[in-house]
Amino acid sequence: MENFNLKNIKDVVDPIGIRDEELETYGNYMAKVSLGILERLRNKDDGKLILVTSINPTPAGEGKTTTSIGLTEALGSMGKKVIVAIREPSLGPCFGIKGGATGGGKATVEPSDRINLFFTSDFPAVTAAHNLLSALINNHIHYGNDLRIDPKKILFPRTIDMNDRSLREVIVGTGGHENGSMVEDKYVITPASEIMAIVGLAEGYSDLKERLSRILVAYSTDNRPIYAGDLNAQGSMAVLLRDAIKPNIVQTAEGNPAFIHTGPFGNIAHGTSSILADRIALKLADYVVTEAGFGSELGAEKFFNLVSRVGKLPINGVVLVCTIRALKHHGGARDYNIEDLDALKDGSRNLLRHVENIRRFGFDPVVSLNIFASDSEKEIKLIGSIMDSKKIKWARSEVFEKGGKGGLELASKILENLQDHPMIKRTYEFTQPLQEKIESIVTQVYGGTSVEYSKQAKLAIKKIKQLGLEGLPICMAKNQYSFSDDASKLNAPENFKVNVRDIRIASGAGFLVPMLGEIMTMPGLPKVPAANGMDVDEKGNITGL
Ligand SMILES: Nc1ncnc2c1ncn2[C@@H]1O[C@H](COP(=O)(O)OP(=O)(O)O)[C@@H](O)[C@H]1O
Ligand SMILES: O=COP(=O)(O)O
Ligand SMILES: [Mg+2]
Repeated sequence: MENFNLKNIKDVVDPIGIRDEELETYGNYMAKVSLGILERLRNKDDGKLILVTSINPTPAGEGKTTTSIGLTEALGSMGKKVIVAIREPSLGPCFGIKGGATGGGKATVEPSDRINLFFTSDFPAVTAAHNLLSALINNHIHYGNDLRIDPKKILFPRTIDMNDRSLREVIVGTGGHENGSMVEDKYVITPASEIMAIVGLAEGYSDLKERLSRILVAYSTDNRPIYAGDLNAQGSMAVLLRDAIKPNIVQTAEGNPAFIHTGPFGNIAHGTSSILADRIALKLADYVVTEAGFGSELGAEKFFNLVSRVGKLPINGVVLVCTIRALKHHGGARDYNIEDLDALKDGSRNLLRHVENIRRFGFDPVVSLNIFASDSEKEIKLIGSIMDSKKIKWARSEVFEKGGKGGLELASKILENLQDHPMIKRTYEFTQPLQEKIESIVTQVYGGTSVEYSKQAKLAIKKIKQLGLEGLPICMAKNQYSFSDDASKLNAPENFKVNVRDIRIASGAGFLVPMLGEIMTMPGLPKVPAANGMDVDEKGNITGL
């Protein structure tokens, strides 16, 4: 449906200097930016990067995307040249618990219905490239298996962009030899696909193919590692990803430019938009607002230790989104709509732990108190006095209700607080021993006391060392509700151990994935999925998305 409140995308990108020949439009309101722009702008100075993170969220989410967009609107209204860079929504949460990922209220990116559904087909492309590799693995086994792949040691799962618990563990190849080998298999949700991470971290087409060829897909019957390159799969996969690697550009509700590209979750993957989107945005704007998924111990930890180092991205300021409802949740409140000063005070320990974390990385965060209609003035006053007493910089944010106007205080405070040349204190060096890197994150970022490794995890460590991959960075897979690996341990848990169940090797993406506790890579739908409330009318208008 044409949305007549929006500018034509060419009128959005013209002021930031994207040329017609660098823009591939998808209708009037969406476009992809060709990678050649980076070559043209290579000598331009970077703008400043503002990272948006949050406290541990409730299942509904606490407003990082909404705040990232609202802060962009506020900076834009102050005459700043600003771009927001966020991730593409996954159909899983869209039709599951959270709903779409295009912000909310008056702080949205548009056209939100198209962005939340198939957008410019990046998710379908990643899903297809991923499943093409699965098909090529099984086809190789079916026709002679020259590489002697052991069907029982295929590591590479299948993927689909949907929450479906019945696909977590499956049997494929039933029905006789003609249907391939009958083996146990599994599906991960597309945001957890290694291909998604590769597209998000790739620097261009040759790097994309190099990473794709490095994907560890299986072991042979004599235990040799088999990579996607051994199947010569990288070229055909790159064909499917030819357009998906180009960042998408749309607009915010108030007409500011918005890059939306790739969609790795923050709990089971690296959790931020693509390096290419951030790099292009940094060449085009004075300020780039980008979001890291879930709480600071997940998305922000990975941005500080993995993404910004691998992607050579600057970080100049940090916004920590906090809501009264989430803090009351951490303080044991059952109903967020009822004023509960005791629960709020107790739950504020979660906020203080996140502030400590950001300070340990070398930044003094500006807390954005994302105001909900259910918040009472007494609660706002209480949490404000707690932050004042701890000398925490904070601002009320009402961007959901008012758009950019509701974020002016936040924008001013983050501008005052930017660092030109910050001394970023990383949690570990890539060259440290693997277990030391994991233990550094657990003790310094999560507040845990120690790490236990299952038998499977110890075997994985041995394999990683044999393959010479110990020097890769760490991408923790952990629940988003708790600092610990136990989702029920809310607030600021202490004296807890973390259990590493397994360590997945993402040699294509270039990181190692310790699986902590019960985290799963294929979520399930809730009892009452958001899907139940969706519809489309006779004119094609969507409701409930
Ligand atoms: N201040 C607010 N009042 C009401 N709803 C809000 C507010 N801020 C965010 N939301 C809603 O909460 C949900 C999660 O917001 P989102 O920005 O996606 O959070 P996150 O990125 O941290 O997961 C969305 O449905 C959004 O519309
Ligand atoms: O990966 C999670 O992202 P959000 O925290 O924005 O839901
Ligand atoms: Mg978000």
